[in-house]
Order: sequence, then C-alpha cells, then structure tokens
Amino acid sequence: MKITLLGAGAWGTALSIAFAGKHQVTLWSREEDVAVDLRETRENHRFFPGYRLPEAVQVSIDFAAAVAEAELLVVATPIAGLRPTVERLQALGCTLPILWVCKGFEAGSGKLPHQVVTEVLGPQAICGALSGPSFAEEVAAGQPTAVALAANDPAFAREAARQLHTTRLRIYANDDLVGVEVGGAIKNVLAIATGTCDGLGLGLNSRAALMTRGLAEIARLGLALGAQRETFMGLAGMGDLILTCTGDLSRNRRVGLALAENKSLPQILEELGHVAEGVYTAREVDQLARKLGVDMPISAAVAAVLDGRLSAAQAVEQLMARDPKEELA
Ligand SMILES: NC(=O)c1ccc[n+]([C@@H]2O[C@H](COP(=O)([O-])OP(=O)(O)OC[C@H]3O[C@@H](n4cnc5c(N)ncnc54)[C@H](O)[C@@H]3O)[C@@H](O)[C@H]2O)c1
Ligand SMILES: O=P(O)(O)OC[C@H](O)CO
Repeated sequence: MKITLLGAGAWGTALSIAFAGKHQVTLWSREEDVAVDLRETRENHRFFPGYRLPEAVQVSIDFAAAVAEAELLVVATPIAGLRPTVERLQALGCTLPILWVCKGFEAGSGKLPHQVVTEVLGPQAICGALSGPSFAEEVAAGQPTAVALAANDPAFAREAARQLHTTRLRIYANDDLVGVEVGGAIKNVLAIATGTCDGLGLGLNSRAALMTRGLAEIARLGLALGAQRETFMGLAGMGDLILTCTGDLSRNRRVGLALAENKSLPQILEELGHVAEGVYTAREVDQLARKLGVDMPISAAVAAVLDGRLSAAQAVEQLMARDPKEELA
C-alpha cells in the first residue's frame, strides 16, 4: 500500500520506519530543513536523532504531491496541527481514507480528533485513530508493540489494522473510536500528574493511586461522551496509561517531573523541544468535565497547576483533603 505520513516529528518519523518494511512510504515534513536533513543524512536530527530512515522512504515538502501519490494518509502532527492539515486536504478535494495518531482534545474547541476531521471533511470521510502504548523510540527500534485502531467505519478499521499490522507492531481493530481517543487524550494529563507525584517523592502508593483513580476519571468522561467501558481496560486506555505514567521516555511524564522542581512551564516546554499534549488537553478536559458534570479532580488539579493557580504541593494537599467517597461512585 502507498502510505503518506503528514508530519515528520518523532512519531511520524518512527512510523515511517515501521511501515517501510511492508509499504511504499512517503514522509511529508512542513519544515524544509528537516526534509533536507532527512534526505541528506537519512536522520531527523531535530525531532528524532539516532534512528535511520530506510532508503525506500521518500521525503517530501510538497504537500499536494505527497497526498496525490497516497492510498492511505496518516496525519502525524500534534492535535494543534490536525485541523490545518485536514483543511489543506479539503482544499485539495482529497477523498482518501485518513488515520491520525495525535492524542488530545483540540485546544479552544474541546473537540476530539474525529470531531475535528468530520467537521472539516464531512461525515462521509472515512477516518480513524491509531493509538495505544507506543513510544516512538521503541517502535523505530522494532521492539514489540501493540496498539489499537478505531475508525468511523468498522470495516475500514479492520482492513487498515490488517494492512498495517507487522510482526513488530501488532494492531488490534476496535469499534469504539470515542473510547480510543478519550483514553489516549487523558492519559497524557495523568502522566503529568504521576510525573509530578514522583518528582515530589510521594512514593509508589501515591503513583498507583493516581493511575487507578485516573483511570476512573478517563472512564467517567469517556462514558459521558458515549464510549464503551471495555475500551478503557484495553491498549488505548489502561495500556497507554501504564506506559506514559511510568515510562521516562514520556514527554508528559517529564513535564510533571519538571513541575515538581518548580520550573516554569515555558522553560519546561522549551527544554522538552517536543509537544506534550497533556499541557493543552488538561484545560479542555477540566472544562468539558465541568460542563458535563463529571467529577475529575485529578485532571482539574493538573489544569490548575499548569495554569499557575496551584503549586504542585498545594494540588496534592487539595486532592487528599477531599471528603471520603465510595470507590465505584
Ligand atoms: N512521540 C511518540 O512517542 C508518540 C507516540 C504516539 C503518539 N504520539 C502523538 O503524535 C503526535 C505528534 O507527536 P510527535 O512525537 O511526533 O511530536 P514532535 O513534537 O516530535 O513533532 C511534532 C511534529 O508536528 C509538526 N507540527 C507541529 N505543529 C504543526 C501544525 N500546526 N501543522 C503541521 N505540523 C505541525 C512539527 O513540525 C513536527 O514535525 C502527538 O499528538 C503525540 O501525542 C507521539
Ligand atoms: O511522550 P508522550 O508522553 O507524548 O507519550 C508518547 C505516547 O503517547 C505513548 O503511547
């Protein structure tokens, strides 16, 4: 299959390496210097140093040409880049099936990726999300990984999962697009919480409590948005939550660790050099939860710390000072 990846950050570059063994891959970069680097050195020194791009991967900065030669598009920008990217596709009259790999609620609108895509391209667009526990570095290195693929068309989800599946990257089709997107979005907020907790030295009990009660928050908001509870026990829910909350490769976890050192958010993001989606999604989740009347105290605390309304230590005290409640309420 001819696949064009739109976005040459860490994840787009890693996926182009993973897909290249089985498919004809084009990697489109919006930054010309990244494309030149990739062509000349076969390495993305800016976003993904240390991993070699196979010779077979074509590198392009020509958006229209990269789209024209594809049978499947994979949008690999952060969620902030999803709307502008699909608007460019719409302007080209593109009717190709589209997958996205970004995780989050769109800043400002609070929309999930599939809502953004169908708002721009219309409900007839065949599209879906590839999500789950997957650090770019490990996927590029060919380490065994399993993720979920959900779409607005279940037959497309199954076929795309079958096509993209390899012996290194297991892809499980899932019919619950909302659940897959919600799990991937909120785990980033909880990874910031867990990183902060670990950075403050609050111990392993705290980490387990945050992850477990965090999963309850994911499920509560997900169910309110129409997701299926079982999805949150799967790869895009608990799987990605475990990975991102405990793995130091996570950018979101590293934001939390740095917040515990009282570094300012601008400094943290500058040092990171990559997107940490939880920083933008925390506020959207907090607002959506309030609007829908869903109790999400951990996500609210993360939003308050990121906005400078609470210190990390104050957020912990506030969470622990809440009234007792029933676990399954
Ligand atoms: N890195 C990972 O391990 C990983 C794994 C799974 C999912 N993801 C998700 O994939 C998405 C991209 O992550 P990444 O690691 O590649 O980020 P990154 O910070 O490494 O790279 C971001 C890329 O997106 C491009 N970009 C940024 N804003 C854009 C815009 N407005 N329009 C077009 N392009 C834009 C940048 O030029 C760059 O190529 C995020 O939503 C992330 O949560 C990342
Ligand atoms: O580095 P993070 O925190 O953006 O996480 C990367 C992936 O989403 C993990 O599945």
